[in-house]
Amino acid sequence: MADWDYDYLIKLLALGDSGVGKTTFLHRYTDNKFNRKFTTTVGIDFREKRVVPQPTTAFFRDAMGFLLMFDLTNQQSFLNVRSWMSQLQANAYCDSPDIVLVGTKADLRHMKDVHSRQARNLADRYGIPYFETSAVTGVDVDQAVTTLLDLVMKRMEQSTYGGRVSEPNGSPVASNEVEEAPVRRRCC
Ligand SMILES: Nc1nc2c(ncn2[C@@H]2O[C@H](COP(=O)(O)OP(=O)(O)OP(=O)(O)O)[C@@H](O)[C@H]2O)c(=O)[nH]1
Repeated sequence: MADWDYDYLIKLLALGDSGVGKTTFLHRYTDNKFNRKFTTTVGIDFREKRVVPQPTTAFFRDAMGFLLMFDLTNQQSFLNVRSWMSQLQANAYCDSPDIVLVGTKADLRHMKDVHSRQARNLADRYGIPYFETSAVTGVDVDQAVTTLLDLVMKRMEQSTYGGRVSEPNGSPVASNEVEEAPVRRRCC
């Protein structure tokens, strides 16, 4: 990525319960692949990292957009979205950060445990977009990320960032992985 020519480097943070499919989702987005083996290995790696106490507000501070994720086959992971949202709001770069709510594993229809309406209602209450995605089929993975990138870029273009992000105001929290999405824009 170092020799890429880009105008913006946008850092996104995927957060949500363990096992909702964050790594797999990001892998699908970046490489357009569903890679079960790679995902399992990384998942273990990240779980190991989490038991080591370390300040993690940097993840929130540096992220410019958030993919707030839950597993459509796991009601508890959906209920926990509220708590992830509180942590995010307490630690993000500003009071109303750019967020997209993402339901994962939409391919597992027979195991669906969260009603689409439930999730849409929650997203409406937060005033954020909602997507039901699958890393297996790829459905709406790109759309979810693109929507978030558009929100972040609009904010940047309105100079809300003023060239830098503000400092966080909360305490350290557990986080997941940060993904960097380079955005190429040619000058006119
Ligand atoms: N059927 C199906 N399985 C998925 C999908 N996304 C992820 N999985 C599976 O769900 C499991 C967990 O996925 P991960 O990407 O490791 O989840 P994670 O949120 O990164 O987990 P942690 O690293 O523990 O935080 C893996 O077995 C994946 O293969 C999906 O869209 N459909």
